[in-house]
Amino acid sequence: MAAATLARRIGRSGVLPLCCRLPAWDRAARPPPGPAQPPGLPLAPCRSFSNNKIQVELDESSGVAMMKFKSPPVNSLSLEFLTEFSISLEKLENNKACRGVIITSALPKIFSSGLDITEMCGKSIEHYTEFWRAVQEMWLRLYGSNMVTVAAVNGSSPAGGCLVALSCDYRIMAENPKFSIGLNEAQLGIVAPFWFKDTFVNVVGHRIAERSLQLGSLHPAPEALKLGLVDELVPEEKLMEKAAAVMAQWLALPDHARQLTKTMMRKAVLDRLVAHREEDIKNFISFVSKESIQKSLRMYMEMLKKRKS
Ligand SMILES: CCC/C=C/C(=O)SCCNC(=O)CCNC(=O)[C@H](O)C(C)(C)COP(=O)([O-])OP(=O)([O-])OC[C@H]1O[C@@H](n2cnc3c(N)ncnc32)[C@H](O)[C@@H]1OP(=O)([O-])[O-]
Repeated sequence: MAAATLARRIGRSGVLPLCCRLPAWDRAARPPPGPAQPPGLPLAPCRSFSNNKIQVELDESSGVAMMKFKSPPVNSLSLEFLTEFSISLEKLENNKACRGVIITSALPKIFSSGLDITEMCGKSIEHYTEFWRAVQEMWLRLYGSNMVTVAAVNGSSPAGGCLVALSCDYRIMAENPKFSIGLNEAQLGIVAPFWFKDTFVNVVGHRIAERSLQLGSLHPAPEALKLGLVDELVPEEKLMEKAAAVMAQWLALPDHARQLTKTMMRKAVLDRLVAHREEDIKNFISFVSKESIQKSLRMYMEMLKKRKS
């Protein structure tokens, strides 16, 4: 489905960003997922839906959805990807059977390469507006989700990819030092917007965020753990098992208490973007339209291509 059509669908759905919606306090608090199903019983009901970029499987017996990014080569967050991502989150959020989602990548070595740089190069103002609104929408839905969100980071995760992980409730990363994570925007000559920064500060604290953002650092997995950017490292082959165990632990609590606590912790940051959404889009457009910024982005893309050859 074309990105513009998908974006219109979000618009038509009339669904307010989560932070403006009433929280799903009435979602039935169900008992924690039990042990694995004994052999011989019918398989747990499992619903799946997928689009061009993302595959989702919801196990209705445990209430846990598995969301896998599958947009080769690097799961870059294009307008189409972001729109599909928001729609997938909305579908899960509206499904009473879903209480938690594990987000991971179906591609080897890459969680997500962040915002698709080609969406920010040489495009019209209308395009920049639509793209940035989609970035905002994705973050508002994910950061403001009532579901338990666990990122199983199974590869590198720069910039917007790091934002996706930071927006979850818990981050588990594969313990491969070749995988790195961080908000490296400064290395591209661009600046992470205030709500990327706020999300980062809420996870690692002001000092670490300030240093890391100014230097545009990409932290190898062991360093990311030391900084608190991720919550734990596990061998790659144990990543999904660990994510499921963490999810079960979080789902053992009644939904309403956990959701109210999450809202209490995140509301101020979410409200800030909601209150300044249009201004933030204008800032993005005026920033990205600068010739110096366009030049930096083009040079960065060339560097990526040269490095490859
Ligand atoms: C205000 C704005 C805030 C901004 C936030 C952001 O997120 S800014 C984003 C900040 N993000 C970054 O700084 C991440 C930059 N990327 C990387 O560091 C590496 O690509 C990697 C580590 C993700 C994967 O390494 P690897 O050796 O496995 O793969 P590879 O390097 O060979 O790439 C394969 C192909 O993908 C292409 N492509 C890659 N990323 C992007 C992208 N974001 N977009 C578009 N295209 C991208 C790459 O050009 C190449 O294309 P080609 O030549 O085949 O036509």
